[in-house]
Amino acid sequence: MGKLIEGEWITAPERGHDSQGFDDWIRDPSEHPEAKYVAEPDRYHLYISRACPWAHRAALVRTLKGLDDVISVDIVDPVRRDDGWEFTPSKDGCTPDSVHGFEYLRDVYTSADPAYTGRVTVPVLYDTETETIVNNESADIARMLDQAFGSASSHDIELYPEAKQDQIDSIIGEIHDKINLGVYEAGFAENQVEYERAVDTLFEGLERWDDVLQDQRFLAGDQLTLADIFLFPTLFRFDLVYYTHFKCNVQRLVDFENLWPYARDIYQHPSVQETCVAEHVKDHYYRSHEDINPTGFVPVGPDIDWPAAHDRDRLGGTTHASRSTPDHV
Ligand SMILES: N[C@@H](CCC(=O)N[C@@H](CS)C(=O)NCC(=O)O)C(=O)O
Repeated sequence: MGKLIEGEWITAPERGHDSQGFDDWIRDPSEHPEAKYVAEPDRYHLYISRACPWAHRAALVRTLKGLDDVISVDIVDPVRRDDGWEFTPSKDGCTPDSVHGFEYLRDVYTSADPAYTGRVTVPVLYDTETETIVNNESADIARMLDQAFGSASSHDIELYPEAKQDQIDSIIGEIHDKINLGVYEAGFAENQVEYERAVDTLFEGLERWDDVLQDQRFLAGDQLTLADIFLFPTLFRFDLVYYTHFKCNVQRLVDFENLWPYARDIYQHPSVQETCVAEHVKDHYYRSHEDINPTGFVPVGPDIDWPAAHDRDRLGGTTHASRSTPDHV
């Protein structure tokens, strides 16, 4: 693993989540025509990893909003070694850096800021017009893609509706600390006490939301929102890697009464499925963290029945309202 210090690449120990380097914001041109970054087609580009749960959020919002033809995307090699995220277009499901032709993601960071200091993380939202990184924080990118690109979006779906923003933010805060970060805190714990504390907190969080989902279809009520988009990437990876690799093995996702059908409900949305690449997830975790899995062997299983019927429609609500795929409304 590594990081940039004033533009120089140095190796550094692994961490689960890091501070933000770029924090600009893209605005809706009808509300802020004067803004430095306004939403428009063929201008912005996303760099993601299919393995990374934070990048998964950005990929989910992009496709759920129908922005696939508006914001282009490149996908890095799932395995991250000493040189950091790399572009290896010869690998299944990976792409070149189609904007610059760089070999490493760190080159995108230093092209945006030659003196950049910090980790080289995905997702990255890049502006091809000013040739810089707008933002590299998934929570910001997800909100921006939902809010600023309304007129460019081909799907009629709002994931962060104004009336529910406080509720959504508070759910996101809760699931971030206990669940999204919780799995990493268990996986990278430095002693037994720390590990057990992280696992307790994680399962407390999962059980709480499992209870809530007994009576309602989604975390914030009867509509899919950013809160669900922030939880789903962790659930998708749970039985694949967190249960084993990060030792979060109190219970599998498939053993939860409500969380499991809830996760399938979201997965079965056609836009969601295309963002879920189990091979990249397993390859990344089992082959990038040599301290946790020194052999680098990637487990064969598990075989997870994502297409199984979920029966969540009985609770009402909708996964989405989409103009372009009305069959799935
Ligand atoms: N600020 C970030 C953190 C994202 C993050 O930690 N991504 C990981 C992959 S899952 C990464 O790129 N790590 C590279 C590193 O830490 O060197 C976010 O967007 O939420």
